[in-house]
Amino acid sequence: MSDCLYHLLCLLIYPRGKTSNPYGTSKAMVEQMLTDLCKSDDDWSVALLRYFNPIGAHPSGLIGEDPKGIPNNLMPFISQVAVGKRKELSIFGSDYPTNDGTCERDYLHVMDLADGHLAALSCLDSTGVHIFNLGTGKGLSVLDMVNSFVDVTGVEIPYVFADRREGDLPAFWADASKVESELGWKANRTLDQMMEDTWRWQSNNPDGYM
Ligand SMILES: O=c1ccn([C@@H]2O[C@H](COP(=O)(O)OP(=O)(O)O[C@H]3O[C@H](CO)[C@@H](O)[C@H](O)[C@H]3O)[C@@H](O)[C@H]2O)c(=O)[nH]1
Repeated sequence: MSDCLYHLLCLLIYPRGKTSNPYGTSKAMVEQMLTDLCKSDDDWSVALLRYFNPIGAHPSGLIGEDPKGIPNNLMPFISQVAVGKRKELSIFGSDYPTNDGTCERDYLHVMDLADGHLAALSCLDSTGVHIFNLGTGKGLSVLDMVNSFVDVTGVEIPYVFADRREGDLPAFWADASKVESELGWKANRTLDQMMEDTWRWQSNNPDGYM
């Protein structure tokens, strides 16, 4: 399916404010509340930053992701398999209508995300609601992520294909054109950097913040 057709279908199926799960609904509710706040009081300035899939860690290896219990998200699961805390990765679904059958997401480096917040401060000089997508604008599949991690770190990631996870969409990525043209922000860090920094953090801190 072409990017353009997929984008159009998503807009039709998921117009703004329509959500498919309670987590998404909670995000939409907060956006609505802040939008209403700005309508009710002209003095407010609000930036709504829509994160896509932040991964990676601080390049020092001192600050990183340390989920409690079994990780729900892909990247911490991969890195915990790599460090020997989990036996294998289960890839949720292999028959999606994507290039390799696994879901595609827009992964960006957490340090780019942090820079996005700094860039957004400038828009708060003008009142009202300012909405920006923070992503790279490019979708990568679950297998792309596994293969990239293995290439960069040299550590094998055993995986099995499992059933689809309820609520997952086949593919989505950011339209990041507005944030670039209005704030001059662009996600610059490479996928290799995301993998290197994730692995530096995880291998230096196998048990997280102990
Ligand atoms: O053990 C796993 C975990 C995830 N996935 C797949 O990997 C992709 C990415 O999943 P995940 O890392 O959980 O991210 P999303 O579900 O796309 O997004 C959630 O996680 C993001 C990163 O924290 C948040 O930004 C989003 O708001 C939140 O919805 C999806 O296709 C999952 O099915 C697997 O195959 N196996």
